[in-house]
Amino acid sequence: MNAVLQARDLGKKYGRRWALRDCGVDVPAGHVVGLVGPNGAGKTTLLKLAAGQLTPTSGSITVLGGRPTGGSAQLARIGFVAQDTPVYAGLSVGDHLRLGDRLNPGWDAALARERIARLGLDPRRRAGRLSGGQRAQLALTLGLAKRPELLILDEPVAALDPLARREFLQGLMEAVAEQELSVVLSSHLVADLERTCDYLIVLADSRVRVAGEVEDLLATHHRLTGPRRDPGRLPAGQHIVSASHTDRQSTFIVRTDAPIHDPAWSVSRITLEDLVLAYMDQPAPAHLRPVLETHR
Ligand SMILES: Nc1ncnc2c1ncn2[C@@H]1O[C@H](COP(=O)(O)OP(=O)(O)OP(=O)(O)O)[C@@H](O)[C@H]1O
Repeated sequence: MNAVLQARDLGKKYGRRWALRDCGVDVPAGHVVGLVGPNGAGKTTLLKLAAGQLTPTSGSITVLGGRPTGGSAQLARIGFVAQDTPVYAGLSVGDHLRLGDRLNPGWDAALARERIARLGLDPRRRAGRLSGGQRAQLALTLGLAKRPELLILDEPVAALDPLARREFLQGLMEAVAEQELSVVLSSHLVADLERTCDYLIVLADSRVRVAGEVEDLLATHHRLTGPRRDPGRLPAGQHIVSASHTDRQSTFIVRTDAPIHDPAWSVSRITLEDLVLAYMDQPAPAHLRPVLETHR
Protein backbone atom coordinates (compact mmCIF):
# COMPACT_ATOMS: atom_id res chain seq x y z
CA MET A 1 0.00 0.00 0.00
CA ASN A 2 1.25 3.48 -0.88
CA ALA A 3 0.63 5.07 2.52
CA VAL A 4 0.46 8.76 3.36
CA LEU A 5 0.36 7.99 7.06
CA GLN A 6 1.66 4.96 8.93
CA ALA A 7 1.69 4.51 12.69
CA ARG A 8 3.19 1.61 14.58
CA ASP A 9 2.66 1.05 18.33
CA LEU A 10 2.04 4.78 18.50
CA GLY A 11 1.36 6.21 21.93
CA LYS A 12 0.88 9.65 23.46
CA LYS A 13 0.61 10.37 27.16
CA TYR A 14 -0.70 13.54 28.77
CA GLY A 15 0.76 13.46 32.25
CA ARG A 16 0.02 10.02 33.56
CA ARG A 17 -2.82 9.23 31.19
CA TRP A 18 -2.52 7.65 27.79
CA ALA A 19 -4.52 9.57 25.16
CA LEU A 20 -3.45 7.10 22.48
CA ARG A 21 -1.81 3.75 23.06
CA ASP A 22 -0.33 1.00 20.84
CA CYS A 23 -2.04 2.45 17.80
CA GLY A 24 -1.31 0.94 14.41
CA VAL A 25 -2.81 2.57 11.35
CA ASP A 26 -2.18 2.78 7.59
CA VAL A 27 -3.76 5.54 5.56
CA PRO A 28 -3.52 4.95 1.81
CA ALA A 29 -2.60 7.72 -0.64
CA GLY A 30 -5.06 9.22 -3.09
CA HIS A 31 -8.17 8.92 -0.96
CA VAL A 32 -10.50 11.08 1.04
CA VAL A 33 -10.36 9.16 4.28
CA GLY A 34 -13.03 9.47 6.96
CA LEU A 35 -11.79 8.96 10.51
CA VAL A 36 -14.60 8.23 12.91
CA GLY A 37 -14.86 6.94 16.46
CA PRO A 38 -16.32 7.63 19.87
CA ASN A 39 -15.41 10.66 21.98
CA GLY A 40 -12.00 10.20 23.52
CA ALA A 41 -10.95 7.51 21.01
CA GLY A 42 -7.74 9.37 20.27
CA LYS A 43 -8.60 10.84 16.85
CA THR A 44 -7.46 14.39 17.58
CA THR A 45 -4.32 13.10 19.26
CA LEU A 46 -3.51 10.96 16.23
CA LEU A 47 -4.12 13.85 13.82
CA LYS A 48 -2.01 16.25 15.89
CA LEU A 49 0.80 13.70 15.94
CA ALA A 50 0.47 13.42 12.15
CA ALA A 51 0.58 17.21 11.76
CA GLY A 52 3.71 17.47 13.91
CA GLN A 53 1.90 19.41 16.66
CA LEU A 54 2.62 16.68 19.20
CA THR A 55 5.54 14.30 19.60
CA PRO A 56 4.91 10.63 20.35
CA THR A 57 5.55 9.19 23.80
CA SER A 58 6.13 5.78 22.25
CA GLY A 59 6.13 4.07 18.88
CA SER A 60 6.48 5.73 15.50
CA ILE A 61 4.53 7.74 12.99
CA THR A 62 5.49 8.39 9.38
CA VAL A 63 3.70 10.92 7.19
CA LEU A 64 4.47 11.10 3.45
CA GLY A 65 7.53 9.01 4.16
CA GLY A 66 9.01 11.39 6.78
CA ARG A 67 8.74 12.23 10.45
CA PRO A 68 6.02 14.83 11.02
CA THR A 69 8.34 16.82 13.28
CA GLY A 70 11.10 16.61 10.68
CA GLY A 71 11.33 20.36 9.98
CA SER A 72 9.73 23.04 7.85
CA ALA A 73 10.11 21.21 4.52
CA GLN A 74 8.08 18.31 5.91
CA LEU A 75 5.48 20.61 7.48
CA ALA A 76 5.01 22.41 4.17
CA ARG A 77 3.73 19.14 2.67
CA ILE A 78 0.90 18.88 5.19
CA GLY A 79 -2.15 21.10 5.56
CA PHE A 80 -3.86 20.93 8.93
CA VAL A 81 -7.24 22.39 9.80
CA ALA A 82 -7.56 21.88 13.54
CA GLN A 83 -10.74 21.33 15.52
CA ASP A 84 -12.82 24.55 15.79
CA THR A 85 -10.98 25.89 12.67
CA PRO A 86 -8.89 28.44 14.59
CA VAL A 87 -8.02 31.75 12.95
CA TYR A 88 -6.52 34.95 14.38
CA ALA A 89 -9.53 37.00 15.47
CA GLY A 90 -7.66 40.33 15.29
CA LEU A 91 -6.31 39.82 11.76
CA SER A 92 -8.26 40.48 8.59
CA VAL A 93 -8.96 37.86 5.93
CA GLY A 94 -6.32 39.54 3.74
CA ASP A 95 -3.80 39.48 6.62
CA HIS A 96 -4.31 35.71 6.87
CA LEU A 97 -3.50 35.32 3.19
CA ARG A 98 -0.40 37.50 3.47
CA LEU A 99 0.73 35.54 6.53
CA GLY A 100 0.16 32.27 4.65
CA ASP A 101 2.25 33.62 1.77
CA ARG A 102 5.10 34.56 4.09
CA LEU A 103 5.12 31.28 6.02
CA ASN A 104 4.63 28.71 3.25
CA PRO A 105 7.15 28.14 0.45
CA GLY A 106 4.60 26.56 -1.91
CA TRP A 107 1.86 29.16 -1.28
CA ASP A 108 -0.61 29.49 -4.15
CA ALA A 109 -1.67 33.14 -3.84
CA ALA A 110 -3.98 33.01 -6.87
CA LEU A 111 -5.84 29.99 -5.49
CA ALA A 112 -6.27 31.69 -2.11
CA ARG A 113 -7.51 34.96 -3.66
CA GLU A 114 -9.92 33.22 -6.03
CA ARG A 115 -11.38 31.07 -3.26
CA ILE A 116 -11.91 34.05 -0.99
CA ALA A 117 -13.57 35.98 -3.84
CA ARG A 118 -15.78 33.01 -4.76
CA LEU A 119 -16.89 32.73 -1.15
CA GLY A 120 -17.74 36.43 -1.11
CA LEU A 121 -15.43 37.12 1.85
CA ASP A 122 -14.28 40.72 2.19
CA PRO A 123 -10.46 40.65 2.52
CA ARG A 124 -10.68 43.65 4.91
CA ARG A 125 -13.03 41.90 7.32
CA ARG A 126 -11.52 40.85 10.64
CA ALA A 127 -11.58 37.08 11.16
CA GLY A 128 -13.15 37.56 14.59
CA ARG A 129 -16.22 39.06 12.87
CA LEU A 130 -16.76 36.11 10.51
CA SER A 131 -19.49 33.54 11.06
CA GLY A 132 -18.50 29.98 12.03
CA GLY A 133 -19.02 28.81 8.45
CA GLN A 134 -16.95 31.67 7.01
CA ARG A 135 -14.16 31.03 9.53
CA ALA A 136 -14.14 27.36 8.56
CA GLN A 137 -13.95 28.34 4.88
CA LEU A 138 -11.05 30.71 5.62
CA ALA A 139 -9.21 27.94 7.50
CA LEU A 140 -9.83 25.52 4.61
CA THR A 141 -8.55 28.13 2.14
CA LEU A 142 -5.33 28.52 4.17
CA GLY A 143 -4.93 24.74 4.26
CA LEU A 144 -5.49 24.36 0.50
CA ALA A 145 -3.35 27.31 -0.61
CA LYS A 146 -0.32 25.65 0.99
CA ARG A 147 -0.73 23.16 -1.85
CA PRO A 148 -0.18 20.29 0.58
CA GLU A 149 0.15 16.66 -0.47
CA LEU A 150 -1.90 15.67 2.56
CA LEU A 151 -4.71 17.73 4.05
CA ILE A 152 -5.81 16.82 7.58
CA LEU A 153 -9.12 18.15 8.85
CA ASP A 154 -10.18 17.54 12.44
CA GLU A 155 -13.94 17.87 12.81
CA PRO A 156 -14.00 21.00 10.67
CA VAL A 157 -17.78 21.13 10.28
CA ALA A 158 -18.95 20.13 13.75
CA ALA A 159 -20.21 23.61 14.65
CA LEU A 160 -21.73 24.50 11.29
CA ASP A 161 -25.37 24.48 10.23
CA PRO A 162 -26.34 21.96 7.51
CA LEU A 163 -26.10 24.50 4.69
CA ALA A 164 -22.67 25.80 5.77
CA ARG A 165 -21.55 22.18 6.19
CA ARG A 166 -22.62 21.32 2.69
CA GLU A 167 -20.87 24.38 1.25
CA PHE A 168 -17.69 23.56 3.17
CA LEU A 169 -17.66 19.95 2.03
CA GLN A 170 -18.48 20.95 -1.56
CA GLY A 171 -15.49 23.30 -1.49
CA LEU A 172 -13.34 20.50 -0.19
CA MET A 173 -14.51 18.07 -2.88
CA GLU A 174 -13.89 20.65 -5.63
CA ALA A 175 -10.37 21.14 -4.33
CA VAL A 176 -9.77 17.38 -4.25
CA ALA A 177 -10.96 17.16 -7.87
CA GLU A 178 -8.62 20.00 -8.93
CA GLN A 179 -5.51 19.27 -6.87
CA GLU A 180 -3.70 15.99 -6.39
CA LEU A 181 -4.35 15.65 -2.73
CA SER A 182 -4.90 13.03 -0.05
CA VAL A 183 -7.32 13.98 2.69
CA VAL A 184 -7.96 12.69 6.20
CA LEU A 185 -11.16 14.07 7.67
CA SER A 186 -12.39 13.29 11.16
CA SER A 187 -16.06 13.74 11.90
CA HIS A 188 -18.91 12.33 13.97
CA LEU A 189 -21.33 13.14 11.18
CA VAL A 190 -21.50 9.90 9.27
CA ALA A 191 -23.85 11.32 6.63
CA ASP A 192 -21.16 13.90 5.78
CA LEU A 193 -18.49 11.21 5.62
CA GLU A 194 -20.75 9.16 3.35
CA ARG A 195 -20.99 12.09 0.96
CA THR A 196 -17.29 12.93 0.90
CA CYS A 197 -15.13 9.93 1.79
CA ASP A 198 -14.16 6.91 -0.26
CA TYR A 199 -12.17 5.26 2.53
CA LEU A 200 -13.19 4.77 6.14
CA ILE A 201 -11.29 4.16 9.37
CA VAL A 202 -13.14 3.46 12.61
CA LEU A 203 -10.93 4.14 15.62
CA ALA A 204 -12.03 3.18 19.13
CA ASP A 205 -9.82 2.97 22.23
CA SER A 206 -6.71 3.71 20.13
CA ARG A 207 -7.39 0.67 17.97
CA VAL A 208 -8.46 0.58 14.31
CA ARG A 209 -11.63 -1.51 14.40
CA VAL A 210 -12.12 -1.52 10.66
CA ALA A 211 -10.54 0.21 7.68
CA GLY A 212 -11.20 -0.02 3.97
CA GLU A 213 -12.72 1.46 0.87
CA VAL A 214 -16.29 2.46 1.62
CA GLU A 215 -17.61 0.61 -1.42
CA ASP A 216 -15.86 -2.63 -0.40
CA LEU A 217 -16.96 -2.31 3.21
CA LEU A 218 -20.59 -1.86 2.21
CA ALA A 219 -20.40 -4.75 -0.27
CA THR A 220 -18.96 -7.21 2.27
CA HIS A 221 -21.09 -6.39 5.33
CA HIS A 222 -24.64 -7.71 5.63
CA ARG A 223 -27.43 -7.78 8.16
CA LEU A 224 -28.80 -11.30 8.71
CA THR A 225 -32.17 -11.69 10.40
CA GLY A 226 -33.76 -15.03 11.16
CA PRO A 227 -34.75 -17.60 13.79
CA ARG A 228 -32.65 -17.38 16.95
CA ARG A 229 -29.27 -18.95 16.41
CA ASP A 230 -26.12 -19.39 18.42
CA PRO A 231 -23.31 -17.23 16.91
CA GLY A 232 -21.01 -20.28 17.03
CA ARG A 233 -23.19 -21.94 14.38
CA LEU A 234 -22.47 -19.38 11.69
CA PRO A 235 -20.07 -20.50 8.92
CA ALA A 236 -16.39 -19.85 9.61
CA GLY A 237 -16.15 -17.34 6.74
CA GLN A 238 -18.78 -15.07 8.30
CA HIS A 239 -17.08 -12.79 10.79
CA ILE A 240 -19.62 -11.50 13.30
CA VAL A 241 -19.35 -7.77 13.89
CA SER A 242 -22.45 -7.44 16.06
CA ALA A 243 -25.18 -9.71 17.34
CA SER A 244 -28.51 -9.09 19.02
CA HIS A 245 -31.21 -11.55 19.99
CA THR A 246 -34.82 -11.68 21.09
CA ASP A 247 -36.41 -14.91 22.38
CA ARG A 248 -37.13 -16.05 18.85
CA GLN A 249 -34.99 -14.01 16.53
CA SER A 250 -31.32 -13.25 15.95
CA THR A 251 -29.87 -10.32 14.05
CA PHE A 252 -26.23 -10.34 13.06
CA ILE A 253 -24.05 -7.92 11.16
CA VAL A 254 -21.45 -10.08 9.49
CA ARG A 255 -18.50 -9.47 7.25
CA THR A 256 -17.95 -11.97 4.48
CA ASP A 257 -16.64 -12.08 0.93
CA ALA A 258 -18.76 -15.11 0.06
CA PRO A 259 -22.42 -15.09 -0.94
CA ILE A 260 -24.91 -16.03 1.80
CA HIS A 261 -27.10 -18.93 0.70
CA ASP A 262 -28.68 -20.02 4.00
CA PRO A 263 -32.46 -19.82 3.32
CA ALA A 264 -33.16 -19.26 7.03
CA TRP A 265 -31.73 -15.76 6.83
CA SER A 266 -33.25 -12.66 5.46
CA VAL A 267 -30.20 -10.76 4.18
CA SER A 268 -30.13 -6.98 3.83
CA ARG A 269 -27.57 -4.32 3.04
CA ILE A 270 -26.37 -2.03 5.78
CA THR A 271 -25.75 1.69 5.69
CA LEU A 272 -22.44 3.32 6.52
CA GLU A 273 -23.96 4.49 9.80
CA ASP A 274 -24.96 0.87 10.70
CA LEU A 275 -21.40 -0.19 9.96
CA VAL A 276 -19.79 2.57 12.02
CA LEU A 277 -22.12 1.94 14.96
CA ALA A 278 -21.55 -1.81 14.85
CA TYR A 279 -17.77 -1.40 15.04
CA MET A 280 -17.93 1.40 17.60
CA ASP A 281 -20.13 -0.76 19.81
CA GLN A 282 -17.66 -3.64 20.02
CA PRO A 283 -16.18 -3.95 23.52
CA ALA A 284 -12.53 -2.95 23.79
CA PRO A 285 -10.03 -5.72 24.35
CA ALA A 286 -9.24 -5.74 28.11
CA HIS A 287 -5.64 -4.54 27.75
CA LEU A 288 -6.79 -1.47 25.83
CA ARG A 289 -9.24 -0.17 28.45
CA PRO A 290 -7.97 3.12 29.85
CA VAL A 291 -5.80 2.60 32.89
CA LEU A 292 -4.61 5.39 35.15
CA GLU A 293 -0.99 4.54 35.83
CA THR A 294 0.38 5.23 39.29
CA HIS A 295 3.80 6.64 39.99
CA ARG A 296 5.89 4.77 42.51
N1 LIG B 1 -4.45 18.19 26.47
C1 LIG B 1 -4.88 17.08 27.08
N2 LIG B 1 -4.56 16.82 28.36
C2 LIG B 1 -4.97 15.70 28.97
N3 LIG B 1 -5.72 14.74 28.37
C3 LIG B 1 -6.07 14.93 27.10
C4 LIG B 1 -5.68 16.11 26.38
N4 LIG B 1 -6.18 16.02 25.12
C5 LIG B 1 -6.84 14.85 25.06
N5 LIG B 1 -6.80 14.20 26.24
C6 LIG B 1 -7.39 12.88 26.55
O1 LIG B 1 -6.92 11.97 25.59
C7 LIG B 1 -7.96 11.09 25.18
C8 LIG B 1 -8.10 11.15 23.67
O2 LIG B 1 -8.55 12.46 23.32
P1 LIG B 1 -8.74 12.94 21.83
O3 LIG B 1 -9.09 14.38 21.88
O4 LIG B 1 -7.57 12.53 21.03
O5 LIG B 1 -9.99 12.05 21.40
P2 LIG B 1 -11.00 12.23 20.18
O6 LIG B 1 -11.21 10.87 19.61
O7 LIG B 1 -10.51 13.28 19.25
O8 LIG B 1 -12.31 12.70 20.92
P3 LIG B 1 -13.53 13.64 20.41
O9 LIG B 1 -14.29 12.84 19.41
O10 LIG B 1 -14.31 13.88 21.66
O11 LIG B 1 -12.94 14.91 19.83
C9 LIG B 1 -9.20 11.50 25.95
O12 LIG B 1 -9.33 10.63 27.06
C10 LIG B 1 -8.90 12.91 26.39
O13 LIG B 1 -9.53 13.19 27.62
